[in-house]
This record gives sequence, structure tokens and C-alpha cells, in this order.
Amino acid sequence: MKKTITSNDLKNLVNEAHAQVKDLKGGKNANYIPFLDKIDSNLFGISVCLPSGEVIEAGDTNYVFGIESVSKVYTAILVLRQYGAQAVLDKIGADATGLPFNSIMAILLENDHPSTPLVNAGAISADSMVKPVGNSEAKWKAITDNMRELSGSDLKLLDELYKSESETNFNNRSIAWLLKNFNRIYDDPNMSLDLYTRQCSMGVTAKQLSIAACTIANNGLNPVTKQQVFDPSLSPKITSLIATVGFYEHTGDWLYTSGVPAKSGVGGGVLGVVPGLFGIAAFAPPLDEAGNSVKAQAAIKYIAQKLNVNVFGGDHVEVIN
Ligand SMILES: NC(=O)CC[C@H](N)C(=O)O
Repeated sequence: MKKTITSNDLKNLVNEAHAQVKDLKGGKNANYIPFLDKIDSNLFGISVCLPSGEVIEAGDTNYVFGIESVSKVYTAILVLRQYGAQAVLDKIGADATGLPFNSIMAILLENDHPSTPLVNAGAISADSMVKPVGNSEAKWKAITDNMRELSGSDLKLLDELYKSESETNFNNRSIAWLLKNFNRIYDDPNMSLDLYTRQCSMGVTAKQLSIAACTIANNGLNPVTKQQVFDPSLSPKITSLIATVGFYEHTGDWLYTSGVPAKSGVGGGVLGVVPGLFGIAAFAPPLDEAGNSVKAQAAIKYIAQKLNVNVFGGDHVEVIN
């Protein structure tokens, strides 16, 4: 069915979702990274960005939190921009692992392959691919420039998070060297791991995430800055990667129940893409056992179900002013 709603209707719906979900119990902050354990677990924000550039917000949408694994989407886009879709498929892959984000078993099971740029192994591999290979400083500039272009404004490193994560990332150190063993690291392993740890420690707001999500939903055109950030042909590629593995071992359940391709991070952020319609982001620190924000999932589901939008069916919704 074709359906037209006003941006005011959508604003009311976002406020309603916030009110419905804000007291939801369950989940707990990530505690394997000490910094994240200390964040106020009552923080909660929802932001929806439309292709017109309008951003609809409710709650703590300007609170700066750790982007964590949502950053994998950004760097996946960067290597897609630098290498094209085929090379990313060949060098990293585009498969679901069905396993936790930090799984070493997934690397062994795939017989050398990191599977996808959206789990730790593939993301470290993607950071190793970022050009110019061999130059850490210039690679970091490419990573942060790309983040700014997608989000419409600068993301800033959370120094304390970076320190906390660098001191405790023993599992990721093993992943980097295991990938080296399988020739799936295309630069220095320690440098690639450090770039990965740093990108995960960037601070972002729900509002910035929703603008990046809308840039993906809007075929690479940032709706706020009006910059064509990446080639439109890459949009379905990144959305399919997100749909396939965005919630790790819970991805199938999530997609089945929400119909919205979305990527989570252990900082509590979730970025969701409804192609052509909007980018949506939500943030709340308490996570379920797979590391996905409990309230962010509930909020995005609430909005998608009320609108009856679903990438596999549902209504064709148009938002007018
Ligand atoms: N799922 C996540 O957000 C994990 C990211 C975190 N930096 C890690 O590597 O463990």
C-alpha cells in the first residue's frame, strides 16, 4: 500500500516510541571495556533523518557515546569507495558468521576468510586495506574524513575509551595476528589493530548516526551537506552487509522481527537503514547477550511496525512536509 504521512506525524511517532520504550528494563552495559561500564544506563535517544535533510529527534540525541562496532559500517564504506565492491568481496567477504562479533572460531571455520567487514576480524582487515597502505597517519585521516563526510560533522576521539580499549583488547590482538597468518592483513597487523581500536573509540551522537544512515538510505548523497559521499551503486552493497550480519548471531531474529537492516555497537548505538525513506538511529547503553542495545532495538521496531515499513514488504511510505 502507498501511504503519505507528514513529518509532523513522524515527529509524534518518534516521541511516542521514546515514551513507550524509555522505562523498558533489561540488558546491561558492556563491561569488558571498563569505560563503557561506567556510562549512565538511563541515557536514551532516537533520531530519524529524512532525505530532505530534516532530522527528527527525541531524548538524548546529542550525547556523545562510543561508536564501537557501528564504525565498521563507515570503514566498510571507505574500502568500498577505495577498492570497489568486487575487491571487498574477494579480500574480505560478505557472509554472515552466525557467531559473536569477536569470534576467532569464525575465522577458522571460514578457512582463512574474515567473512564480512562488519565483524571484528573483517573490520581489522578493512583497516589494513585503507589507503595509503603503510602510512598510519594518512590512513587515520582517510578514516576520519570519511566519518565526517558520512555524518555531516566531525566525530571526536574519546581518549579515555581509546585507552581503556587499548589496554584490554587481548582477543582482538589474537585476531589481528591470526589474520596475518592467513594472509588477510594487507598492512602491518599492529597498525591495523590500532586503527580499528581508535575508530571504535570515536565519539558520536545519535543525530550524527542517523545522518550517516540516511546517507546510505539516500544512495550516498548526504542529505544535510548535499555532498555525494559515495557512488550510488555502493548503497545496496553496504545495506546488504548490514542486513546480513549487523546484529551478529541475532541478525536473523532481528531482521525477521523488524524488517530494518541495522548495525549495532557495544557503546549502545544502533544505525538502521530504510532505503529511500530514512536513516534511523537510537542509543541506550544496556545491551542484550549478543551486545545489541535493548532499548534501541525496541525503539526502531516500534517505529517500523507503526509505519509498517519493512525492506521485505510492508507499505510504501512517503514523508511530506
Ligand atoms: N560489538 C562491538 O561494538 C565491539 C567493538 C569493540 N571495539 C570490540 O572490538 O570488541
